[in-house]
Amino acid sequence: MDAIVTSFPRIEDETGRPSQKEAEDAVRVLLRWAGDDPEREGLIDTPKRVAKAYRELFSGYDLAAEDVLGRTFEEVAGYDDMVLVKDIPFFSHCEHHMVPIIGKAHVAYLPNGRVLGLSKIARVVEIFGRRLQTQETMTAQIAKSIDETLNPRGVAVMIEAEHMCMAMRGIQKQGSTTLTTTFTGAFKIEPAEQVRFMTMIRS
Ligand SMILES: Nc1nc2c(ncn2[C@@H]2O[C@H](COP(=O)(O)OP(=O)(O)OP(=O)(O)O)[C@@H](O)[C@H]2O)c(=O)[nH]1
Ligand SMILES: [Zn+2]
Repeated sequence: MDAIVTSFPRIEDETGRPSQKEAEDAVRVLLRWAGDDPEREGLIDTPKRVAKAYRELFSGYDLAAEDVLGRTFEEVAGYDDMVLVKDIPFFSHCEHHMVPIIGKAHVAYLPNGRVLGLSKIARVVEIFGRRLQTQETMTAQIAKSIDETLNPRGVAVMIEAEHMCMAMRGIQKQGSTTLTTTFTGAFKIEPAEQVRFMTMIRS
């Protein structure tokens, strides 16, 4: 899984970003591109709102999964069976059209002595979701980051999502769901572990 990039150079200061004004001007251009008038009353503050919303929707670029996953603990009375957090809702944006991907992630691992705080798994989904994505990349990034930081016996990730670029435009197929999976370690080499993961997701 070497080719999977899970982190970006972090922007420690604002030099790597366009200014607020540049971002707002770009939104004004897109408003004109859509056919509207950025100077009409209802749209006057829209560029400012969109710039602010982008910082929230794409806040995953400012965060590193390793920071979140760094805190693990081992006092779990020898528990070594599957830990599964399922139905983690997320919003992302496809990197092709920059429109929403809406879905759920299911993330499991087989502990190797240490466990993660459960909320950290959902935080990792947020970090990768709040970037421009393909579903395949996001699935692989979640698995890789947990695999590398926790060093468990295996990681399984499944994402189910609807892509608005397929629903609202282009082929216009509403309601289709795309499923992607990544398995590492025991989940990859033992089909029975994959079956158990699937069964627990669907139970
Ligand atoms: N594999 C993959 N494809 C995606 C994802 N999100 C969007 N796409 C697809 O990316 C493709 C981009 O195809 P292009 O032919 O370059 O772009 P397009 O002309 O806008 O394609 P249409 O959507 O078919 O109109 C489309 O087929 C999208 O459905 C994703 O997460 N994974
Ligand atoms: Zn798209």
